[in-house]
Amino acid sequence: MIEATGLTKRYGSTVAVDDLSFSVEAGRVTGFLGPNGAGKSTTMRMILGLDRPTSGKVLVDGRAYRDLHRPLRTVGALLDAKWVHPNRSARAHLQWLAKSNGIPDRRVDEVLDLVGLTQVAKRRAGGFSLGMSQRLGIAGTLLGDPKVLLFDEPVNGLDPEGILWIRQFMHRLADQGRTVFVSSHLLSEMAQTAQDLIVIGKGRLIAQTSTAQFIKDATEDTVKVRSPQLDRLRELLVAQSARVTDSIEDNALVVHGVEAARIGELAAGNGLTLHELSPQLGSLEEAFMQLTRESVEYHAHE
Ligand SMILES: Nc1ncnc2c1ncn2[C@@H]1O[C@H](COP(=O)(O)OP(=O)(O)OP(=O)(O)O)[C@@H](O)[C@H]1O
Repeated sequence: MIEATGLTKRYGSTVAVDDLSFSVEAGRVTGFLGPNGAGKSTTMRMILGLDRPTSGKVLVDGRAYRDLHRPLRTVGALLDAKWVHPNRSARAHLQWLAKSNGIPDRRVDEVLDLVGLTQVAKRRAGGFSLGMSQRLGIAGTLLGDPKVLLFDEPVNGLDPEGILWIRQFMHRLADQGRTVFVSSHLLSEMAQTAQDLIVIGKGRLIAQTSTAQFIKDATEDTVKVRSPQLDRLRELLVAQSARVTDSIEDNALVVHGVEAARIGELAAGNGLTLHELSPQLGSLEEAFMQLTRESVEYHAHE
């Protein structure tokens, strides 16, 4: 578990993180979202003791990072996958990390196996593809078998297969009861990966909730209807006080504020044919844009 209380970081007159309180639960994948400059990296650095809070605190499993005796055994973090000595082999890189935390050598082979790098363990890490580098980085985070894991933009630049592998791996780590905290810009990916979200803007907390609830709260559910008798259907819906807008598709309408079942009954009751009746769920993108609109540092000129 990670717990931040009143966490604040100022750089001169810039308030990067502003009185932030949240908790990241064990056994779940929690996404960390916010527009550019929102303070995500600064928060992650404070969790890892790389930056000191101006005020407030953040605890990992009840203790500040700097009070952890062998930090890799409590928290594993991947901030930059290319952070390896290019001429070292994957195994040598992990052996060096393990040694610095008093972790036995045999664990190196275990984690190489966990991330599927056993075959290439002797190859120079500098020659690895981005996907392999991410796997090596993740192997490093697992060396101390930590209960808490932090990943900063782990799927950036990966191909679909690499993204899928990381998503499934994170779910597996959470299923083992670990705390998994992931920042990402890829919202559609986060919607599939994170069960919970912590969303910040301008250093402040915007939302801490489940992903499903976040989308539900910020977006409106609508229903798409296609029918060869669209005008008649539109009249009936408007008579029921529904708000109806045109769909970008031909012969289709978007209905706001009426459930799909009610629309189906209305059509059947009036002898109208429907070719489609599909509830449209809001997306994490829409919800994110809606809730962070006020806290984007720089808007593009429209
Ligand atoms: N070392 C520093 N010195 C001065 N200002 C800083 C420093 N680090 C971060 N900031 C500022 O603090 C704010 C938060 O930055 P941070 O990098 O934490 O945001 P972020 O959410 O990680 O952004 P991004 O998504 O772009 O990586 C920004 O306004 C940034 O310019």
